[in-house]
Amino acid sequence: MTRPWRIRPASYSTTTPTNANAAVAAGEKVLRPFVKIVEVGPRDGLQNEKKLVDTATKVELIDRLAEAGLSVVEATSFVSPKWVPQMGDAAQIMAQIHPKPGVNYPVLTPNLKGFQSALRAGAKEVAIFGAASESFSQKNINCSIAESLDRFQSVMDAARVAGIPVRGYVSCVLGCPYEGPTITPEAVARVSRTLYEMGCYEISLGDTIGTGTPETMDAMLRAVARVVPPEQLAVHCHDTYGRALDNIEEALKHGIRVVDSSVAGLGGCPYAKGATGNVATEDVVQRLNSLGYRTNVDLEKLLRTGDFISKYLGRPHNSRAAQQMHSKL
Ligand SMILES: CC(C)(COP(=O)([O-])OP(=O)([O-])OC[C@H]1O[C@@H](n2cnc3c(N)ncnc32)[C@H](O)[C@@H]1OP(=O)([O-])[O-])[C@@H](O)C(=O)NCCC(=O)NCCSC(=O)C[C@@](C)(O)CC(=O)[O-]
Repeated sequence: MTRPWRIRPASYSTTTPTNANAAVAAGEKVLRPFVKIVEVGPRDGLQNEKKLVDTATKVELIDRLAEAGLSVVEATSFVSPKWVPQMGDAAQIMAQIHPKPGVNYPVLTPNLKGFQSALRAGAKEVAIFGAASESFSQKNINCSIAESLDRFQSVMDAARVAGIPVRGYVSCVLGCPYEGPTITPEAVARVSRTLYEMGCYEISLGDTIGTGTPETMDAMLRAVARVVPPEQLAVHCHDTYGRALDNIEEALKHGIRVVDSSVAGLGGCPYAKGATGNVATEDVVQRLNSLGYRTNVDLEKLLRTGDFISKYLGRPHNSRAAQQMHSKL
Protein backbone atom coordinates (compact mmCIF):
# COMPACT_ATOMS: atom_id res chain seq x y z
CA MET A 1 0.00 0.00 0.00
CA THR A 2 1.40 3.45 -0.85
CA ARG A 3 1.63 5.65 2.20
CA PRO A 4 -0.99 8.40 2.02
CA TRP A 5 -0.01 11.99 2.62
CA ARG A 6 -1.07 13.37 5.94
CA ILE A 7 -0.75 16.88 7.34
CA ARG A 8 -0.87 17.24 11.12
CA PRO A 9 -1.44 20.43 13.10
CA ALA A 10 1.88 22.03 14.07
CA SER A 11 1.34 21.30 17.77
CA TYR A 12 -0.04 17.80 17.16
CA SER A 13 0.84 15.36 19.87
CA THR A 14 -1.35 13.25 22.08
CA THR A 15 1.42 11.94 24.27
CA THR A 16 3.83 14.80 24.86
CA PRO A 17 1.88 18.02 25.32
CA THR A 18 3.83 21.21 24.97
CA ASN A 19 3.64 22.05 28.66
CA ALA A 20 4.74 18.68 30.01
CA ASN A 21 7.78 20.52 31.36
CA ALA A 22 5.51 22.86 33.28
CA ALA A 23 3.87 19.87 34.97
CA VAL A 24 7.26 18.60 36.06
CA ALA A 25 8.25 22.05 37.27
CA ALA A 26 4.99 22.20 39.24
CA GLY A 27 6.15 19.20 41.20
CA GLU A 28 4.62 16.25 39.38
CA LYS A 29 6.89 13.34 40.23
CA VAL A 30 5.51 10.87 37.73
CA LEU A 31 4.19 12.47 34.57
CA ARG A 32 0.61 11.29 34.18
CA PRO A 33 -0.49 10.21 30.69
CA PHE A 34 -2.03 13.04 28.70
CA VAL A 35 -5.47 13.04 27.13
CA LYS A 36 -6.19 15.73 24.58
CA ILE A 37 -9.65 17.25 24.80
CA VAL A 38 -11.19 18.67 21.62
CA GLU A 39 -13.67 21.28 22.79
CA VAL A 40 -16.61 21.35 20.39
CA GLY A 41 -18.99 23.58 22.37
CA PRO A 42 -18.83 26.70 20.16
CA ARG A 43 -19.72 24.58 17.11
CA ASP A 44 -21.52 21.36 18.06
CA GLY A 45 -22.78 22.95 21.25
CA LEU A 46 -24.35 26.01 19.68
CA GLN A 47 -25.35 24.81 16.19
CA ASN A 48 -28.69 23.50 17.42
CA GLU A 49 -29.69 26.62 19.36
CA LYS A 50 -32.89 28.06 17.89
CA LYS A 51 -32.24 31.63 19.03
CA LEU A 52 -29.24 33.17 17.25
CA VAL A 53 -26.36 33.60 19.67
CA ASP A 54 -24.64 36.89 18.94
CA THR A 55 -21.16 36.77 17.45
CA ALA A 56 -19.56 38.65 20.37
CA THR A 57 -20.79 36.00 22.82
CA LYS A 58 -19.47 33.17 20.64
CA VAL A 59 -16.11 34.92 20.40
CA GLU A 60 -15.96 35.42 24.17
CA LEU A 61 -16.84 31.75 24.66
CA ILE A 62 -14.04 30.62 22.33
CA ASP A 63 -11.49 32.96 23.93
CA ARG A 64 -12.44 31.83 27.45
CA LEU A 65 -12.15 28.15 26.49
CA ALA A 66 -8.65 28.73 25.15
CA GLU A 67 -7.80 30.63 28.37
CA ALA A 68 -9.02 27.64 30.39
CA GLY A 69 -6.27 25.53 28.83
CA LEU A 70 -8.07 23.76 26.00
CA SER A 71 -5.59 23.32 23.17
CA VAL A 72 -8.24 22.61 20.52
CA VAL A 73 -11.39 24.71 20.32
CA GLU A 74 -13.60 23.91 17.34
CA ALA A 75 -14.72 27.40 16.49
CA THR A 76 -17.56 27.20 13.95
CA SER A 77 -18.60 25.61 10.67
CA PHE A 78 -18.67 26.79 7.08
CA VAL A 79 -21.93 25.08 6.14
CA SER A 80 -24.95 26.40 4.31
CA PRO A 81 -26.65 29.06 6.48
CA LYS A 82 -29.96 27.84 5.04
CA TRP A 83 -29.28 24.48 6.68
CA VAL A 84 -27.76 25.72 9.93
CA PRO A 85 -28.53 29.44 10.44
CA GLN A 86 -26.71 29.52 13.80
CA MET A 87 -23.36 29.04 12.00
CA GLY A 88 -24.02 31.87 9.51
CA ASP A 89 -21.42 34.15 11.14
CA ALA A 90 -18.50 31.73 10.64
CA ALA A 91 -16.26 34.26 8.85
CA GLN A 92 -16.90 36.97 11.45
CA ILE A 93 -16.03 34.55 14.24
CA MET A 94 -12.71 33.69 12.64
CA ALA A 95 -11.98 37.41 12.20
CA GLN A 96 -12.83 38.31 15.79
CA ILE A 97 -11.34 35.56 17.97
CA HIS A 98 -8.01 36.27 19.65
CA PRO A 99 -5.88 33.27 18.65
CA LYS A 100 -3.84 32.04 21.58
CA PRO A 101 -0.42 30.60 20.70
CA GLY A 102 -0.47 26.80 20.80
CA VAL A 103 -4.26 26.58 20.42
CA ASN A 104 -5.91 25.19 17.27
CA TYR A 105 -9.28 26.48 16.10
CA PRO A 106 -10.57 23.93 13.55
CA VAL A 107 -13.78 24.53 11.61
CA LEU A 108 -16.18 22.18 9.82
CA THR A 109 -16.27 22.20 6.01
CA PRO A 110 -18.75 19.86 4.25
CA ASN A 111 -17.56 20.61 0.71
CA LEU A 112 -15.12 22.61 -1.40
CA LYS A 113 -17.21 25.76 -1.15
CA GLY A 114 -17.02 25.58 2.65
CA PHE A 115 -13.30 24.84 2.53
CA GLN A 116 -12.60 27.85 0.32
CA SER A 117 -14.62 30.14 2.60
CA ALA A 118 -12.80 28.75 5.64
CA LEU A 119 -9.44 29.36 4.01
CA ARG A 120 -10.39 32.95 3.11
CA ALA A 121 -11.46 33.47 6.72
CA GLY A 122 -8.04 32.37 7.95
CA ALA A 123 -8.81 28.84 9.21
CA LYS A 124 -5.66 26.80 9.82
CA GLU A 125 -7.39 23.45 10.26
CA VAL A 126 -10.66 21.98 8.98
CA ALA A 127 -12.83 18.93 9.58
CA ILE A 128 -14.90 16.97 7.11
CA PHE A 129 -17.88 15.06 8.44
CA GLY A 130 -19.30 11.82 7.11
CA ALA A 131 -21.46 9.11 8.58
CA ALA A 132 -21.67 5.35 8.88
CA SER A 133 -25.42 5.59 8.25
CA GLU A 134 -26.84 6.23 4.77
CA SER A 135 -30.00 7.86 6.14
CA PHE A 136 -28.09 10.20 8.42
CA SER A 137 -25.77 11.17 5.59
CA GLN A 138 -28.78 12.11 3.43
CA LYS A 139 -30.47 14.10 6.20
CA ASN A 140 -27.32 15.83 7.41
CA ILE A 141 -25.46 16.69 4.21
CA ASN A 142 -27.98 15.81 1.50
CA CYS A 143 -26.02 13.04 -0.20
CA SER A 144 -25.14 9.36 0.09
CA ILE A 145 -22.03 8.15 1.89
CA ALA A 146 -20.32 7.48 -1.46
CA GLU A 147 -21.16 10.97 -2.76
CA SER A 148 -19.93 12.53 0.47
CA LEU A 149 -16.58 10.77 0.12
CA ASP A 150 -16.24 12.21 -3.40
CA ARG A 151 -16.91 15.70 -2.05
CA PHE A 152 -14.43 15.15 0.75
CA GLN A 153 -11.77 14.12 -1.75
CA SER A 154 -12.02 17.60 -3.33
CA VAL A 155 -11.59 19.15 0.11
CA MET A 156 -8.61 16.88 0.84
CA ASP A 157 -6.99 17.80 -2.50
CA ALA A 158 -7.40 21.52 -1.85
CA ALA A 159 -6.23 21.14 1.75
CA ARG A 160 -3.08 19.36 0.61
CA VAL A 161 -2.24 22.23 -1.73
CA ALA A 162 -2.89 24.76 1.04
CA GLY A 163 -1.01 22.71 3.69
CA ILE A 164 -4.09 22.50 5.93
CA PRO A 165 -4.57 19.54 8.32
CA VAL A 166 -7.93 17.80 8.05
CA ARG A 167 -9.79 15.92 10.77
CA GLY A 168 -12.48 13.42 9.79
CA TYR A 169 -15.71 12.78 11.65
CA VAL A 170 -17.81 9.64 11.36
CA SER A 171 -21.32 10.03 12.80
CA CYS A 172 -23.71 7.33 14.03
CA VAL A 173 -20.99 4.90 15.02
CA LEU A 174 -23.13 3.35 17.76
CA GLY A 175 -26.63 3.96 16.44
CA CYS A 176 -28.56 6.21 14.11
CA PRO A 177 -31.61 8.43 14.72
CA TYR A 178 -33.19 7.03 11.52
CA GLU A 179 -31.85 3.45 11.28
CA GLY A 180 -31.61 2.62 14.99
CA PRO A 181 -29.03 0.15 16.25
CA THR A 182 -28.39 -1.44 12.83
CA ILE A 183 -25.09 0.32 12.10
CA THR A 184 -22.41 -2.38 12.14
CA PRO A 185 -18.85 -1.96 13.42
CA GLU A 186 -17.71 -2.96 9.91
CA ALA A 187 -19.67 -0.08 8.35
CA VAL A 188 -17.98 2.33 10.77
CA ALA A 189 -14.57 0.80 10.01
CA ARG A 190 -15.12 1.18 6.24
CA VAL A 191 -15.83 4.93 6.39
CA SER A 192 -13.11 5.52 8.99
CA ARG A 193 -10.56 3.72 6.88
CA THR A 194 -11.48 5.69 3.77
CA LEU A 195 -11.17 9.03 5.58
CA TYR A 196 -7.87 7.94 7.09
CA GLU A 197 -6.49 6.77 3.75
CA MET A 198 -7.57 10.05 2.17
CA GLY A 199 -5.19 11.74 4.61
CA CYS A 200 -7.19 12.81 7.66
CA TYR A 201 -4.77 13.05 10.57
CA GLU A 202 -7.41 12.01 13.10
CA ILE A 203 -10.78 10.24 12.91
CA SER A 204 -13.39 11.25 15.46
CA LEU A 205 -16.00 8.55 16.07
CA GLY A 206 -19.36 10.10 16.90
CA ASP A 207 -21.98 8.43 19.08
CA THR A 208 -24.39 10.99 17.69
CA ILE A 209 -27.44 10.00 19.73
CA GLY A 210 -25.70 8.62 22.80
CA THR A 211 -27.12 5.09 22.51
CA GLY A 212 -23.71 3.43 22.90
CA THR A 213 -22.69 1.28 25.85
CA PRO A 214 -19.20 0.19 26.89
CA GLU A 215 -19.93 -3.17 25.21
CA THR A 216 -20.94 -1.68 21.84
CA MET A 217 -18.09 0.83 22.06
CA ASP A 218 -15.70 -2.08 22.61
CA ALA A 219 -17.02 -4.02 19.58
CA MET A 220 -16.93 -0.95 17.34
CA LEU A 221 -13.41 0.06 18.40
CA ARG A 222 -12.08 -3.46 17.84
CA ALA A 223 -13.25 -3.22 14.22
CA VAL A 224 -12.01 0.32 13.63
CA ALA A 225 -8.62 -0.23 15.30
CA ARG A 226 -7.89 -2.93 12.71
CA VAL A 227 -7.83 -0.25 9.99
CA VAL A 228 -6.90 2.99 11.79
CA PRO A 229 -4.27 3.12 14.58
CA PRO A 230 -5.85 4.00 17.97
CA GLU A 231 -3.42 6.95 18.30
CA GLN A 232 -5.21 8.47 15.32
CA LEU A 233 -8.71 7.99 16.76
CA ALA A 234 -10.89 10.21 18.93
CA VAL A 235 -14.28 9.58 20.52
CA HIS A 236 -17.16 12.03 20.39
CA CYS A 237 -19.89 10.95 22.79
CA HIS A 238 -23.28 12.52 23.27
CA ASP A 239 -24.66 11.98 26.76
CA THR A 240 -28.33 11.33 26.00
CA TYR A 241 -28.57 8.35 28.37
CA GLY A 242 -25.84 9.35 30.83
CA ARG A 243 -23.39 6.74 29.55
CA ALA A 244 -20.87 8.95 27.80
CA LEU A 245 -18.24 8.91 30.57
CA ASP A 246 -18.32 5.11 30.81
CA ASN A 247 -18.06 4.88 27.03
CA ILE A 248 -15.07 7.22 27.07
CA GLU A 249 -13.46 5.10 29.78
CA GLU A 250 -13.89 2.09 27.50
CA ALA A 251 -12.21 4.00 24.66
CA LEU A 252 -9.26 4.82 26.94
CA LYS A 253 -8.80 1.07 27.49
CA HIS A 254 -8.37 0.78 23.70
CA GLY A 255 -5.52 3.29 23.77
CA ILE A 256 -7.52 6.29 22.55
CA ARG A 257 -6.16 9.54 23.96
CA VAL A 258 -8.34 12.16 22.25
CA VAL A 259 -11.82 12.98 23.56
CA ASP A 260 -14.33 15.47 22.14
CA SER A 261 -16.63 17.26 24.56
CA SER A 262 -18.66 20.40 24.97
CA VAL A 263 -18.50 22.97 27.76
CA ALA A 264 -21.58 22.76 30.02
CA GLY A 265 -22.76 19.78 27.96
CA LEU A 266 -24.14 22.12 25.30
CA GLY A 267 -25.47 20.86 22.07
CA GLY A 268 -27.13 18.34 19.87
CA CYS A 269 -27.13 17.82 16.13
CA PRO A 270 -29.88 19.60 14.15
CA TYR A 271 -30.30 16.39 12.11
CA ALA A 272 -30.46 14.00 15.07
CA LYS A 273 -33.78 14.66 16.78
CA GLY A 274 -33.83 13.87 20.49
CA ALA A 275 -30.06 13.75 20.84
CA THR A 276 -28.96 15.83 23.80
CA GLY A 277 -25.65 17.57 24.10
CA ASN A 278 -22.15 16.25 24.01
CA VAL A 279 -20.68 14.99 27.22
CA ALA A 280 -19.75 18.04 29.32
CA THR A 281 -16.07 18.98 29.18
CA GLU A 282 -16.15 19.69 32.93
CA ASP A 283 -17.24 16.09 33.60
CA VAL A 284 -14.64 14.67 31.22
CA VAL A 285 -11.88 16.65 32.95
CA GLN A 286 -13.10 15.52 36.37
CA ARG A 287 -13.30 11.84 35.31
CA LEU A 288 -9.91 11.94 33.60
CA ASN A 289 -8.35 13.54 36.69
CA SER A 290 -9.83 10.81 38.88
CA LEU A 291 -8.45 8.13 36.57
CA GLY A 292 -4.96 9.63 36.76
CA TYR A 293 -4.82 11.32 33.36
CA ARG A 294 -3.67 14.86 32.71
CA THR A 295 -5.56 17.31 30.50
CA ASN A 296 -3.89 20.65 31.28
CA VAL A 297 -7.38 22.17 31.65
CA ASP A 298 -8.06 24.57 34.52
CA LEU A 299 -11.34 23.20 35.89
CA GLU A 300 -12.19 26.40 37.79
CA LYS A 301 -11.86 28.56 34.68
CA LEU A 302 -13.77 26.00 32.65
CA LEU A 303 -16.63 25.92 35.17
CA ARG A 304 -16.84 29.71 35.07
CA THR A 305 -16.94 29.56 31.26
CA GLY A 306 -19.76 27.02 31.45
CA ASP A 307 -21.62 29.34 33.86
CA PHE A 308 -21.11 32.23 31.45
CA ILE A 309 -22.63 30.49 28.42
CA SER A 310 -25.38 28.74 30.41
CA LYS A 311 -26.44 32.09 31.89
CA TYR A 312 -26.47 33.63 28.41
CA LEU A 313 -28.66 30.79 27.11
CA GLY A 314 -30.91 31.05 30.18
CA ARG A 315 -30.56 27.48 31.36
CA PRO A 316 -28.85 25.59 34.17
CA HIS A 317 -25.23 24.58 33.74
CA ASN A 318 -25.62 21.05 32.40
CA SER A 319 -22.56 19.36 33.85
CA ARG A 320 -22.45 17.15 36.92
CA ALA A 321 -19.22 18.82 38.03
CA ALA A 322 -20.93 22.23 38.05
CA GLN A 323 -24.00 20.91 39.83
CA GLN A 324 -21.81 19.40 42.58
CA MET A 325 -19.84 22.61 42.92
CA HIS A 326 -22.91 24.86 43.01
CA SER A 327 -24.64 22.63 45.57
CA LYS A 328 -21.70 23.23 47.94
CA LEU A 329 -21.96 27.04 47.68
C1 LIG B 1 -23.55 20.11 2.74
C2 LIG B 1 -24.68 21.04 2.32
C3 LIG B 1 -24.12 22.42 2.00
C4 LIG B 1 -25.32 20.45 1.08
O1 LIG B 1 -26.53 21.13 0.81
P1 LIG B 1 -27.13 21.15 -0.65
O2 LIG B 1 -28.41 21.93 -0.58
O3 LIG B 1 -27.19 19.76 -1.18
O4 LIG B 1 -25.97 21.95 -1.41
P2 LIG B 1 -25.83 22.51 -2.85
O5 LIG B 1 -24.40 22.29 -3.25
O6 LIG B 1 -26.94 22.00 -3.74
O7 LIG B 1 -26.04 24.08 -2.64
C5 LIG B 1 -27.29 24.61 -2.21
C6 LIG B 1 -27.07 26.03 -1.69
O8 LIG B 1 -26.23 26.01 -0.54
C7 LIG B 1 -25.05 26.79 -0.81
N1 LIG B 1 -23.91 26.11 -0.18
C8 LIG B 1 -23.42 24.88 -0.48
N2 LIG B 1 -22.37 24.62 0.31
C9 LIG B 1 -22.20 25.69 1.10
C10 LIG B 1 -21.27 25.99 2.14
N3 LIG B 1 -20.30 25.13 2.50
N4 LIG B 1 -21.37 27.18 2.75
C11 LIG B 1 -22.34 28.06 2.41
N5 LIG B 1 -23.27 27.83 1.45
C12 LIG B 1 -23.18 26.65 0.81
C13 LIG B 1 -24.95 26.84 -2.32
O9 LIG B 1 -24.20 27.95 -2.70
C14 LIG B 1 -26.39 26.94 -2.70
O10 LIG B 1 -26.85 28.26 -2.43
P3 LIG B 1 -28.06 28.92 -3.30
O11 LIG B 1 -27.60 28.85 -4.72
O12 LIG B 1 -29.27 28.07 -3.02
O13 LIG B 1 -28.14 30.30 -2.71
C15 LIG B 1 -25.76 21.16 3.42
O14 LIG B 1 -26.39 19.93 3.55
C16 LIG B 1 -25.19 21.56 4.74
O15 LIG B 1 -24.73 22.68 4.91
N6 LIG B 1 -25.22 20.67 5.76
C17 LIG B 1 -24.60 20.91 7.04
C18 LIG B 1 -25.34 20.22 8.10
C19 LIG B 1 -24.64 20.43 9.41
O16 LIG B 1 -23.91 21.38 9.62
N7 LIG B 1 -24.87 19.49 10.35
C20 LIG B 1 -24.27 19.55 11.65
C21 LIG B 1 -22.82 19.20 11.65
S1 LIG B 1 -22.51 17.44 11.66
C22 LIG B 1 -22.65 17.01 13.31
O17 LIG B 1 -23.06 17.79 14.11
C23 LIG B 1 -22.17 15.66 13.75
C24 LIG B 1 -20.82 15.71 14.43
C25 LIG B 1 -19.72 16.19 13.48
O18 LIG B 1 -20.82 16.62 15.52
C26 LIG B 1 -20.44 14.31 14.95
C27 LIG B 1 -21.56 13.57 15.69
O19 LIG B 1 -22.03 14.04 16.74
O20 LIG B 1 -21.98 12.55 15.16
